[in-house]
Amino acid sequence: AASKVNGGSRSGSIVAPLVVNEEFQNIDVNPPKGTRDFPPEDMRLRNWLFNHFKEVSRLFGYEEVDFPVLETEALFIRKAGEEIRDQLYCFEDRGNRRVALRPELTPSLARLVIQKGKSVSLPLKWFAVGQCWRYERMTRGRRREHYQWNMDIIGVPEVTAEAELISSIVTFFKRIGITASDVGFKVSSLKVLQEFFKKYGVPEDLFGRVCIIIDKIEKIPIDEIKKELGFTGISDDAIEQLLQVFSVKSLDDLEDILGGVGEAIADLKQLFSLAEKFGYSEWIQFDASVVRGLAYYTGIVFEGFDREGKLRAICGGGRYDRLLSTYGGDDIPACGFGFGDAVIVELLKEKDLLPELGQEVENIVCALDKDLQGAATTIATALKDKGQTVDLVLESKPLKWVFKRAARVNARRPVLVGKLVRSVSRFCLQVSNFKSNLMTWSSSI
Ligand SMILES: Nc1ccc(Br)nc1
Repeated sequence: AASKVNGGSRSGSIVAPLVVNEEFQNIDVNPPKGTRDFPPEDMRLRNWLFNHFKEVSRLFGYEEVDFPVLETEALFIRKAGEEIRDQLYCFEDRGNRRVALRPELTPSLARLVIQKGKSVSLPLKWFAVGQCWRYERMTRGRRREHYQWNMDIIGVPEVTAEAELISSIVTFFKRIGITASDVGFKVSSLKVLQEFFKKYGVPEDLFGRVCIIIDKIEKIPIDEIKKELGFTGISDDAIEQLLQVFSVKSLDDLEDILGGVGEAIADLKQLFSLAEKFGYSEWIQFDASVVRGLAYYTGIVFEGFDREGKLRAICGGGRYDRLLSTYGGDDIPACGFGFGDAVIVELLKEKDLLPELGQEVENIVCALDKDLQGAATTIATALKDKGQTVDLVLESKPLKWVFKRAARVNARRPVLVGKLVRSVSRFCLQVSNFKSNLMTWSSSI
């Protein structure tokens, strides 16, 4: 059956037999665990959200890009022990290739920039909205897919790039009614860690691992953090100092601990100054504990959070100046962010800001007699040719049915195609029951 179904095994490899639903049986009509369907009412909210993502991106002059959901596994394998790797949705395809459903978009974007090489001129300002995956044991009942909005700037080493990215997210929040009293951004820089490593002689190659551990600082007990840091070989004294660095709450305290203004503090001071110019100072605060849990960040990092502390991070991003060179590309500076489609919806629900998005159609066209279906079709086509939306009733239905459907599809105007000879009084009585005060009555043609 297998060879018949998939045309026999090519190139001699053993092809796993496809599961063929030979006889009809009750299949599970729910989507696979951790995934979602988008029926019309959910698709309207998703389109509303994604349209805001895309309109803000275009407002800032960014170009849309996209990549395959399926990538080679190697694109996401980094040695730093990130959660994103532990949850990689990876498998071996029929060509024995190791592939993965992308857990994020940044590596694909980096791959495309390298592929484009000198054929593109820097800086690049790209955005994408794409589905990302993780494989988590469903015991935690969490989702395995979400859609992420990404904006990235490739080729700008200055902090002006990060400042613009945060501005674009603030613009998005304002468009959907979220204010600085609902949401803020915790901002820090991983150059703090670099300067600390230099000061305490910690080997550079521990950078990614230490970031991943520090990212858990608010999620697991501090003793566990110390233990995991101890496993990296960092001395106890350095660990104590390190935890002090990640607990400071102001740039001045940081300056004291690091013994002066290095690159990290200079970058952060510039970002806060630019925030004034962009007009979003009230949205951001320094928080040394932000490391974002991805090993490729190298500079400023930021994370959007809900001030009531009820939800997980809303979005996050930062500078990743080394990522392209780790893939064999040139050492091109880059920064970007990812913004998921789930937490923001929870926040909108919390703030009672979900939009009312009913179905809308301008016309419902119906033939009152079977032999007028052709006339109704001609009228419907004429309306569509003029750019009007039309729900054409495709079979002969009683008027009562038509008005019920008109109400359900929220039609603004019923267009009823009938013969003039029909008694007007009965007709008007039925029409007057319809809520809309707008209607056109087309005589038969
Ligand atoms: N990276 C990632 C992918 C999918 C989901 Br749901 N969450 C995070």
